[in-house]
Amino acid sequence: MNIAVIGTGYVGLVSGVCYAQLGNQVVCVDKDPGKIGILNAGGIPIYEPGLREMASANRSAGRLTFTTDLAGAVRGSDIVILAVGTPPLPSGEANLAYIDQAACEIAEAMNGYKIVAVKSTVPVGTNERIARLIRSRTDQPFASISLPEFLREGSAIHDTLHPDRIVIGADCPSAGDTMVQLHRPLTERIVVTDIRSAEMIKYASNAFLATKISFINEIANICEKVGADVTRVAEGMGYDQRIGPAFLKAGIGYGGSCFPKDTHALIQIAGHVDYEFKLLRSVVEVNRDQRFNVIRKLEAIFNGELRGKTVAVWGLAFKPNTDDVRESPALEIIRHLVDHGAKVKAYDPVAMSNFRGLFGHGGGVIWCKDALETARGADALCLLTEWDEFARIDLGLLRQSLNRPILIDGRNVFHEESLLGTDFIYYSVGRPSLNQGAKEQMPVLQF
Ligand SMILES: NC(=O)c1ccc[n+]([C@@H]2O[C@H](COP(=O)([O-])OP(=O)(O)OC[C@H]3O[C@@H](n4cnc5c(N)ncnc54)[C@H](O)[C@@H]3O)[C@@H](O)[C@H]2O)c1
Ligand SMILES: O=c1ccn([C@@H]2O[C@H](COP(=O)(O)OP(=O)(O)O[C@H]3O[C@H](CO)[C@@H](O)[C@H](O)[C@H]3O)[C@@H](O)[C@H]2O)c(=O)[nH]1
Repeated sequence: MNIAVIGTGYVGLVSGVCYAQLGNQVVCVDKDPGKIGILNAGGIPIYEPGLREMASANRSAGRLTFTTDLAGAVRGSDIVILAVGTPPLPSGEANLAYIDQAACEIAEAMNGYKIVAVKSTVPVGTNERIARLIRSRTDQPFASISLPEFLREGSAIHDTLHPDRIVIGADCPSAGDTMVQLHRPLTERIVVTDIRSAEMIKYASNAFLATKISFINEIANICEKVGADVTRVAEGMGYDQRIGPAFLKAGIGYGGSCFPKDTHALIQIAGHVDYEFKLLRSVVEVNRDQRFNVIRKLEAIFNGELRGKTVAVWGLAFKPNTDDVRESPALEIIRHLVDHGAKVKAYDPVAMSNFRGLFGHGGGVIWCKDALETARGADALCLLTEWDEFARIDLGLLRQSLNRPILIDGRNVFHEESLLGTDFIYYSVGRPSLNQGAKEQMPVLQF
């Protein structure tokens, strides 16, 4: 099939490359000439393992091209897939300006029947709105499809080529059938439904996953106080098939371009129909607070005084294997430390420049080149993203680098056993401390 993908962010680029990998003829469009320039020069503007190689193979095979010419791409395609951003407005609602603009441009370029499929995450009713917009600008026939995307950053290619399910929202059965054919090579599990339900499936899925994370984080917070181990609790819960083991990793809370945005948007969607989504409000509130446990632990260690302390931070991306720092908990943690007079040394294997761009002022932060350099001379080390590189660190060298052996592991990367026999004072999330120093700082309830 001939496919135009509009928007080459994470979703557009990964799905464009994967549709080409399936043998389709794909043109990826972006209005940003810088991005298209990088792509046409064989580069990839995001960090995603395996994407460069797969893009390059498909370009060489003549199945994949990149352009800023939206009109030309639309004219040469049967299926147009919208994958532009829907970032949050200050109110929490999704900003649909990019969607609207792209829809108008598509309408003006149309030269015959097209399937217009929306992969961007959009509030219920948006596909109908897009259809009205297109209809108001062209007499050309088209069918609307809601095609929500469920890929995760860092494992985006695997998620796209081996999806748990494909969801297709269609009002027109023949367009629905075409989309089923397109995705059949990926999975048998294809849910074909009406457009509004498809739009809702996306928000409900993200909200549910976010709920699992906030739930386990609250359990972890209680575990810390009663001396239980949240990793064993999650394991014990996860074997129950009704619960499942996924998304029960306690930590510093979820970040990224999706969960924070989509939970807020769903609260707004409910609000518009006079429904207060109380559970989801609490999920968001728990998540906003969870990151501050790192600060609370530091404050307990330093008797409330962060001023003048040197704090090393490992990990700035919102999760490993991505350079995405949108809504990364590290942003607020580092801002708090700097604002309270701490000197911060920060490092991430791939997200440094994105983080610096978003963080803005560099005052109070020393940007380091590797993990050990970051730890050198620090009074405490906070691990905020679970990159493999940190898990594999030589603990002897780390100890030598630190001024004080205080390790706050926000992602439960280390095992207490590997630290026994060292003088590390180790704090993790929701796991009992075995070392005396940490036990004294964070006493658990005695029964
Ligand atoms: N990032 C993810 O992991 C993920 C996963 C599933 C769903 N989603 C959803 O997919 C959508 C896209 O997310 P993203 O992270 O890829 O977005 P992004 O903001 O990283 O990229 C969007 C791209 O669209 C381009 N664009 C905007 N208007 C355009 C136009 N009129 N013509 C051509 N290009 C245009 C922008 O220049 C940008 O490169 C969002 O709705 C998001 O919620 C994202
Ligand atoms: O047990 C867990 C799992 C995840 N996280 C955190 O949750 C956030 C999101 O992680 P993940 O879901 O792996 O990454 P995303 O790339 O944001 O993917 C989510 O958001 C996408 C955009 O909507 C969806 O397509 C995906 O299905 C959905 O998993 C990250 O900060 C993780 O650190 C935890 O704290 N504990």
